[in-house]
Amino acid sequence: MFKKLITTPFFSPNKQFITFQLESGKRNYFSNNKIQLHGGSGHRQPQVTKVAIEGIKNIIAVSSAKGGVGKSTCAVNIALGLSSHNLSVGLLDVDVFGPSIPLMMDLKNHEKPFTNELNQMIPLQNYGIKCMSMGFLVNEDDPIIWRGPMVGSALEKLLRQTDWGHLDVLVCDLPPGTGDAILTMCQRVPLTGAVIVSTPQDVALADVVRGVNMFKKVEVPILGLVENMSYFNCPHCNESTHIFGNEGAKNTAKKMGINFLGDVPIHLQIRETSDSGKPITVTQPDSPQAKNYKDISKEIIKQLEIINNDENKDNKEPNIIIT
Ligand SMILES: Nc1ncnc2c1ncn2[C@@H]1O[C@H](COP(=O)(O)OP(=O)(O)OP(=O)(O)O)[C@@H](O)[C@H]1O
Repeated sequence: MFKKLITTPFFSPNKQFITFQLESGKRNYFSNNKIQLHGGSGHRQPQVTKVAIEGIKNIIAVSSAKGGVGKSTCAVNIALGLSSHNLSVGLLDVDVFGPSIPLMMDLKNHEKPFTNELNQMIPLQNYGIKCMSMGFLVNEDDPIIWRGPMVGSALEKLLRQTDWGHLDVLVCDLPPGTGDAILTMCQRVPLTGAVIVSTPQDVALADVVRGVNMFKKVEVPILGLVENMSYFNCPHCNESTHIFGNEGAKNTAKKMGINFLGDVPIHLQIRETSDSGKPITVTQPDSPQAKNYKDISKEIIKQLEIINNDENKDNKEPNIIIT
């Protein structure tokens, strides 16, 4: 492994070009190398660093601009859905202020992660998924009171000082909104793509537009949109009711030119299994709800294949301009 320092004025077109290469086209080439981008002398802009993580093939962000739409539930069940398609999967809880993964993956009362001889944390594992979360490191009732830069460095540690081993996909459960943690992930981590989760009502969909535009701005490919709590199937008469509106996310995806990955109904057992750390995709794998998540995971795999094939095509000759 070698370390390469590329220095270029922050606002130069080449800087944008290199950033674009890192974000959209050259991950395979860089996967064994460390690349750092720094602002050139005489410019006051902060450095931008985007370093690949050895052993991890794809990193996807599961995001929602609005809180409480079921993003963590989707992240957990998508991770398990990907794993059910024979991929090796990790799950990183990026919500350092309100971690959900310890509860949802039934790792809440587990002892803290051990470290290996390289001082890397060994991720906790359940249902075949390697997990890391700030919730594993702090006591549940201790408040986490940090300023913005501390969030960034905590995240870097969770991500890079963890012994992930070989992973086909690392699923990152982002906090809601477009704050510090998300910016850190987009600017410093070579994300393969983002999955956006929304409910179908107008107030959530307005936030989807903001979220999609943010990922476009930081040039993170959008794998697609998941509509959560799409409808309720009455267990007595079997009638479907679109509690939050009908096909709102599907239409928004179409309007914004992004893929629609699938929908998930609002269902008592999704809530109960999720909140008790027994995710439906693993505890009731043959249920229709588990099928929803597995189908969404299959769509995500398709999108990852498209992105990775595009990258490999462009990747025959590494194309870096250094000024
Ligand atoms: N399809 C669903 N059917 C029923 N309940 C659901 C569904 N999806 C999520 N829930 C429940 O809704 C609640 C919120 O879900 P979750 O914590 O995943 O949302 P979030 O968007 O990650 O929230 P946050 O704003 O904390 O990031 C949880 O109790 C979860 O079990």
